[in-house]
This record gives sequence, structure tokens and C-alpha cells, in this order.
Amino acid sequence: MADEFTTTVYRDEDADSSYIESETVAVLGYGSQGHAHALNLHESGVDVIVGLRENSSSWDEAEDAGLRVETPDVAAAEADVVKMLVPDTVQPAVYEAIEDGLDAGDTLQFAHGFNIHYGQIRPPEDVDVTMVAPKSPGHLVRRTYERGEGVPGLIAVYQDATGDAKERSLAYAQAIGCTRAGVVETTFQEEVETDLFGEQAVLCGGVTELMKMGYETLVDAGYSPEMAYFECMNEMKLIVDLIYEGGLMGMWNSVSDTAEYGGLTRGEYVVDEEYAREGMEQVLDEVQDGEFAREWISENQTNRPSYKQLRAAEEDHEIEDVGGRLRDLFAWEAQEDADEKEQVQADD
Ligand SMILES: NC(=O)C1=CN([C@@H]2O[C@H](COP(=O)(O)OP(=O)(O)OC[C@H]3O[C@@H](n4cnc5c(N)ncnc54)[C@H](OP(=O)(O)O)[C@@H]3O)[C@@H](O)[C@H]2O)C=CC1
Ligand SMILES: CC[C@](O)(C(C)=O)C(=O)O
Ligand SMILES: [Mg+2]
Ligand SMILES: [Mg+2]
Repeated sequence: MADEFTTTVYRDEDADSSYIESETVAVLGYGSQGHAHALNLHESGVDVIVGLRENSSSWDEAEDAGLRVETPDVAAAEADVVKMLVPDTVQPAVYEAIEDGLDAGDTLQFAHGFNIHYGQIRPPEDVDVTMVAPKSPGHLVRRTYERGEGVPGLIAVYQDATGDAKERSLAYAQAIGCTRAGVVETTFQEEVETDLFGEQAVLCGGVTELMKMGYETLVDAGYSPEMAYFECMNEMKLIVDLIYEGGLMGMWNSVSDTAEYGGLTRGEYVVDEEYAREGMEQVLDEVQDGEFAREWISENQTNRPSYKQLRAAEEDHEIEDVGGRLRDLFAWEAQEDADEKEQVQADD
């Protein structure tokens, strides 16, 4: 075990805002991350132009928020920093539309390194290529910023043509609120491989399979869907909040001794070390050897047949219907969060 934490955690005082305040930033995309970065940068005093398609459903929303909106090519041509916040699979096409607007000394910046790491975008050698990646969903990047807080973030420098790439990345991270929480430096390869693994094996894939199977097991055994939902879905946030605040022991210290003993002895009945690790290693192998990337790129080139089928099955899962009805009946969150939640669903 490491004697001490060797990674440098950068905070507000480590960033020099002059590296971004003098720049014009084109935020391409106004979705989960895009709206948060554009609004946070704007409120931090940075000159922002949002880049959107002419028929964009987000155009009016961004303008109503007081932001200037142009098409991506116009925004990028005027900007010194171009932030790519459209979906990963459309970034190569958007890049083709804006590359002529990249001048020597400009910055092309990402929030996930997929297209650089897997060679889908190859920028010119006279621009900085960097990443500022919030380790958080975009809507929480915005919500925490508005509360004077921030979410942890990563920075990475792929190409440093100006010699200021890291300083400008830290200044950008500060302007979207990440240095309020803490920022660590990584590489494009490490961010891509850990992020894809984490979202597939744990955060979005593994955990939701556990939640659905727990719900199905209780309902199939005759328990009410409401009880199954409360136990296996709704309470997950409360348990994870305790882990977020205080680690595993923060959670174990808060739950009952009965839950602690039961969890420590029966967890491996469900997540069997041998099979789970085998599955996780396969997920990582397919990320590292590019298999997942090739599959996802091909899926998008054929109009997403599997994605659409899987998403439809998820939307049709009984747990979504039960959860929707319960969320309407219970007031378990502050009204401001409920209103913002409505906005997230409206954005989908
Ligand atoms: N979602 C998240 O929380 C996180 C995302 N990231 C990364 O951030 C980047 C952006 O992801 P995310 O915010 O989820 O993206 P979204 O799916 O939320 O992006 C939607 C935005 O992209 C625009 N858009 C969609 N298709 C096109 C197109 N063909 N041409 C131009 N604009 C288009 C949409 O505009 P329109 O209204 O015209 O459809 C909309 O403004 C990705 O690299 C992702 O990996 C990183 C960390 C977390
Ligand atoms: C966990 C999913 C994520 O990586 C994220 C919010 O960090 C994403 O790609 O959305
Ligand atoms: Mg992530
Ligand atoms: Mg991700």
C-alpha cells in the first residue's frame, strides 16, 4: 500500500484565471456537459460562444440563458479554445466542420478522450490538445457550481504547442468549478480506459444490473413492487451518499450491525469474486484493445440498432413504471432539485 498519496490535487489557488479570462471559448454542444460548462464559464467571466446546429433544439434555451449561439464553424473560427461537448460519436464529423477554424496556438479541448485516444480525431501539431473532464454527470457540474461548490475533475495534456496547455487547463477547470473540489492530472489513455471501464463494469452497467435483479428477485418471490423498489433502487442513493462522504466505513458505521454483518457475509453470494473479476477483466480487455470502441463506432454507423433495442427494453422495465409512480407520490427531495430534475428529463 502506498505510504502517502503521491498524486497532486490542484485547488483554486493553484489555477491562474488569466489563462482563460483572456480567451474566447467555443462550447460545442449544449447537452449534459455543454450547458454546464457554458453557463459556469459565462458566470466565471469567460467569453463564451455556444456552437450548435442550425436546427438545434437547444439553440433557444442557450440564448434564453443569455449566451451567444453560433453554428460550430463560426464559433470555432472566432474562439481561442474549442471545447468539444457533443456526443463522442458525432465529434469526428463536428471536428471536420470546424478544423479550418483552428489557428496556430488555439486549444482543442475535450471532456473525454475517446476520439483522440482511438485515433478518430487527429488535430494539427500547432494547437494545444487538452482535456478537462468533470468526474460527474453534467447536470451536477451545473448544480454544484450554482451552490458555490464543485465536482472533482481531471486534466490531461495530449499536445502542448503553446507551452501553456496545463496552466490553461487548470484555469478552465477553475472556471467551471472543479478546482473548488479538486483536480488531478492524468493522461488521455488513462482517462479513457478508466472511464469506459468504470461506467461499464460498475457505475452504469454493473450497479444497475444488481438493482434490477434485486428488484426482480423480490417481486418474483411475491413481495410488492413498491417494497422491492424502495429496498433495491431508491435507498441506493442514500447508501452511496454515505460512501461518498465517508468511504465504506462511513457507510458501515451508519447502517445497522445486522446490515453490516449480512452485507459482509452475503455480498459475495451475489457478486462472486471469481466470475465478477473475470467479467470485469473482459470489460477492461475490450476497452484496452479497442474492441469496445470499434463496436460503438460501428453501432453508430449503422443507426444504433442494438442501442435502440436495449434502451427500449430498459424504458419498458417494470421498475421504471413503479419508480415513476412512487416519485410522484413521495416528496423525498428539495423542490429545487425536483424542478432541476424535470429539466434533465426535458433535455433528454
Ligand atoms: N454526460 C456526462 O455527464 C459526461 C460526458 N462526458 C463527455 O462529454 C462529451 C459530451 O457528452 P454529453 O454532454 O453527454 O453529450 P450530450 O449527448 O448531452 O450532447 C448533446 C448536445 O450535442 C449536440 N449534438 C448532438 N448531435 C450533434 C451533431 N451531430 N452536430 C452538432 N451538435 C450535436 C446537441 O445539440 P442538438 O440540440 O442540436 O441535438 C446537444 O446540444 C462527451 O465527450 C462525453 O463523453 C464526460 C463526462 C461526463
Ligand atoms: C459515469 C458515466 C460518465 O463517464 C460520467 C458521467 O462520468 C459519462 O460518460 O457520462
Ligand atoms: Mg465518467
Ligand atoms: Mg464516460
